[in-house]
Amino acid sequence: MSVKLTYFDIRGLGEPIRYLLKYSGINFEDDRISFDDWPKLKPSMPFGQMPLITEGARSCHQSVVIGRYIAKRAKLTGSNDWEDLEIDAVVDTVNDLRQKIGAYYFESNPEHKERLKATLLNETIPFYMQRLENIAQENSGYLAVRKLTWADFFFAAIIDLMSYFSGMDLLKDRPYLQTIKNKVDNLPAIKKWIDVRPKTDF
Ligand SMILES: N[C@@H](CCC(=O)N[C@@H](CS)C(=O)NCC(=O)O)C(=O)O
Repeated sequence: MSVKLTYFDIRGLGEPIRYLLKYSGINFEDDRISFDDWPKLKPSMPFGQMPLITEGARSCHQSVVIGRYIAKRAKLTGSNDWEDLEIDAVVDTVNDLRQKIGAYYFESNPEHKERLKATLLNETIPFYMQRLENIAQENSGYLAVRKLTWADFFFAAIIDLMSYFSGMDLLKDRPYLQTIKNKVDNLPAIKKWIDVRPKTDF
């Protein structure tokens, strides 16, 4: 069955799904929409946003659930419901931080943005990143259940966007998280993808 991932021509929320599709060996069309074409397409999206996955005649939105769906096929989920809960909790936590960083990056009021920046850099980022680093250490170099799961893929694919939006290298002095990023990015299918994927800022 044909598979298509529709998203902007950026890594962003599409990249964790692209990583998982590549790792799974699922052939897919990497359908990239330009920002100029987006206003025309937006009304046709289920909730006016992307990414969207299309399989044959069916489509579905929401990046995290799409990632989980592909991860199940790639056997990158847990061995039981509790393990899945732990994996999902890490993914949602990384995504919470991504949203907080995004709220800062997209803030248009300069004074409010300065205030958000101070909280983000001095409190929010250290709070989340140190806890994630501890989790990676406790899980022997993985983000959950002491083995490679889609939480590691999600993290490795989205951390660049979080660093770019925050203006900080979020992996600096976080060796366990850096190791996860390296481990995922050096898997043969992912390494190959990184070599050929369109070069974008985030
Ligand atoms: N919760 C959704 C959020 C999707 C989302 O925020 N998409 C953004 C791009 S990253 C978008 O489509 N923005 C264009 C718009 O809202 O018009 C998901 O994870 O898929």
